Amino acid sequence: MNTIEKPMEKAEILLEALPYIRRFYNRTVVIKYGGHAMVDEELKQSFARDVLMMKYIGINPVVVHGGGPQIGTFLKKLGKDSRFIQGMRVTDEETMNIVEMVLVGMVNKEIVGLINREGGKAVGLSGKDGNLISAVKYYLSAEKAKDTPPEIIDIGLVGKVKEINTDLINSLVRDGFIPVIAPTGYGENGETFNINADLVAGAVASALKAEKLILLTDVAGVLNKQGELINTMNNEETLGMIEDGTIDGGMFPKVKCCLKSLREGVHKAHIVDGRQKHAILLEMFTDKGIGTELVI
Ligand SMILES: Nc1ncnc2c1ncn2[C@@H]1O[C@H](COP(=O)(O)OP(=O)(O)O)[C@@H](O)[C@H]1O
Ligand SMILES: CC(=O)N[C@@H](CCC(=O)OP(=O)(O)O)C(=O)O
Repeated sequence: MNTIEKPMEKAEILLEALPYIRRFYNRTVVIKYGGHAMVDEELKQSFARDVLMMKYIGINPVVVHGGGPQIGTFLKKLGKDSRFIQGMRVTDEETMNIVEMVLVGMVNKEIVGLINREGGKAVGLSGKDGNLISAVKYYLSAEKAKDTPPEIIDIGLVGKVKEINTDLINSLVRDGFIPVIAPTGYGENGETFNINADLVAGAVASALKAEKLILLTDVAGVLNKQGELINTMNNEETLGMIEDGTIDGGMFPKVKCCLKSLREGVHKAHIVDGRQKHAILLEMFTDKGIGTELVI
């Protein structure tokens, strides 16, 4: 090891971050923390530190979390299978109770605890708290034969976001808190809806006119046909990859909600490997980044 170079390298790394720190100062960054990146203790701690680091340098992080695998494990213990259609969990009333218990009672409180143990002031919220997320029932549609109307599929108590109460988030942020949001919503007839966490993160980012939306997932980012990581992609390129089937499965709702939030005023969206320690810092504060950046 060269003893002169090492401290210089450290200084250069810090300096590389400076333009980004300046650009993002006092801006909002919405981070979706997915269920797959939550299984490893070290990863959880590195996530909490990244969020806190952002807060301390003057960025306003807002966390939206998933918990699909955790819900699946709990359902299994109770002898219930998970069933997904087009990436959405089929949610009957009994499943909804378990979804709420796992997301709001367990996963949310765990993330709040992790951030607070690192010295932050995280506040956990479900979509019902302070009327944060109003939702309406989400019906899926499936194309049938040509020239016939698409089939409408009822998947139970699954919702899509109608409105986000940004006043509540903004007042928490103003007072130095880090909002940690569980993806459930309330309906106008008192129902509780299960909402895909990517969709909630996209809606929160749009409503807050966030600087960035960062989706942490369990792959390196968006991959091309050859399986190579794409660093940056624009609207047309993304739509082309959906059209030719390169993007499908769980990546499809992710890129769709990224494009929607970009159209609605979010500056940049990122899909990043949540299995990589300090993924958020590496994506935000280095020139190269580590995942896929989407722009329009
Ligand atoms: N072009 C693509 N690039 C990367 N992943 C893709 C692509 N097309 C489909 N996928 C799938 O999308 C998955 C990510 O979505 P998902 O499993 O729902 O993530 P999460 O649980 O983190 O929300 C990947 O594991 C991969 O199987
Ligand atoms: C409707 C629907 O599918 N809701 C999701 C909510 C959690 C989620 O989205 O978690 P991940 O981001 O970890 O997958 C579910 O029940 O699994």
